[in-house]
Amino acid sequence: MSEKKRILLLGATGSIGRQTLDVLRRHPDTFELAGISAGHNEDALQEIAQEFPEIQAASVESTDGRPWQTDLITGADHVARLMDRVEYDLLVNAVVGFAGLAPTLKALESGHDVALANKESLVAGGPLVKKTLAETGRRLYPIDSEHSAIWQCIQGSREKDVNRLIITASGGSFRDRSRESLKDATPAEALKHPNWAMGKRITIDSATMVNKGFEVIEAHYLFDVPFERIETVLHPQSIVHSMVEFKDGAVMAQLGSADMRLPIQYALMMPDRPSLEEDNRLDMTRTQSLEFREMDMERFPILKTAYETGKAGGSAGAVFNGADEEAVALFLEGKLPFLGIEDAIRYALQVVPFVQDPDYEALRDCDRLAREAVRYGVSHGFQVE
Ligand SMILES: NC(=O)C1=CN([C@@H]2O[C@H](COP(=O)(O)OP(=O)(O)OC[C@H]3O[C@@H](n4cnc5c(N)ncnc54)[C@H](OP(=O)(O)O)[C@@H]3O)[C@@H](O)[C@H]2O)C=CC1
Ligand SMILES: CC(=O)[C@@H](O)[C@H](O)COP(=O)(O)O
Ligand SMILES: [Mn+2]
Repeated sequence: MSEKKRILLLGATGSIGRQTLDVLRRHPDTFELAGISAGHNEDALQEIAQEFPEIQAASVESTDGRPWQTDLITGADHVARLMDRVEYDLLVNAVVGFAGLAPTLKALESGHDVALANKESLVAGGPLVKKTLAETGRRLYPIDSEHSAIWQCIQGSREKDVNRLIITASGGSFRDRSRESLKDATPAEALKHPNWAMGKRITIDSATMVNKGFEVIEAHYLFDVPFERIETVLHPQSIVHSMVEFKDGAVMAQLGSADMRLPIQYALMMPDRPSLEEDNRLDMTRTQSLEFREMDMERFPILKTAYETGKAGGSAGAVFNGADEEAVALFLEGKLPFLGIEDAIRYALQVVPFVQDPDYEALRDCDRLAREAVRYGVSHGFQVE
């Protein structure tokens, strides 16, 4: 067995995937990149394969037939076959969307821990993932910055002493705009996140506040805290990545610059905290102010829907996510107005039948039905008869 920790990186060509590669480059004696996958970007995948010759296999949905020096797996179920082919110690799941749920479950079921960026695994499949964790005894290491912050804040403390989780929200691209002005918001405007450079889907989700709703649900499953004790607060600077309030009133916060390499490295290496780049450190003497504002549920009503969805459990999260995933894609194609994303989610939650204790196949059906509902709603209107 190799002495290095073998990493299987799914979504290697994306924003989190590339930053994960950067972390691996810094620790060549600790990690070996065992396998990589992408959705469609074969060019970028091949570049990575050339840089990391130790890779056992790579996978992408379709190929243009070029020669590969590494085993290349293609086709609809390429990720599952890659996971069967590669020998690895830790899965880093940086796939975007519902497509990330199956690999999370498959890794846990085959006895692997997962460093999880794919928040949709817990939003769409929270109850099933939790059950799988209990059955397999495996672990999830959060990569999402807020959950990494909470995880760092609770080190050395007891679960029973935690009173509240306080998740910070930047407010996204439109935090200073009225709801009225959002009627004509364009994809180009929505894609300008004030603090973070991320993939398109999560950037739009930050602008609608769906991302914060997702993070509330994610926190519930990661830290086993009831929704009533998970709060969100607007923090425009994205310096405090989240907080934990303990029963005695002490509040622990994790601060840092907006750089995902820190939470990625922490998920892969904790409790070790080796150096990251010096020039990217937070300089508190240059930090003008740290503001915190109450979350306005009228301005961001979808956050309330996310709490209701999380409390409903069952298949509700899969519908919420599937509808959002479809609606964001339609918005980016110019086929749905920005505020239509909220309408689409609410509509799908009303029309897709609820399943109390879904297995993976039931969740996949709900995801499909939610997408179909959104497409139907776009052409026929989002009114429920
Ligand atoms: N970016 C960030 O800073 C943060 C991201 N996250 C979460 O991390 C995850 C990844 O986000 P991000 O890196 O921004 O997303 P990107 O869109 O930048 O990257 C997504 C990756 O997933 C691959 N992919 C897309 N669809 C599929 C599919 N159906 N099957 C297999 N692979 C697929 C893409 O391949 P290809 O390149 O070929 O399209 C790409 O490698 C998301 O769940 C997001 O919410 C969480 C916190 C912060
Ligand atoms: C980097 C990260 O974790 C994102 O989820 C980020 O938190 C998005 O920021 P907001 O959703 O707060 O705008
Ligand atoms: Mn986040």
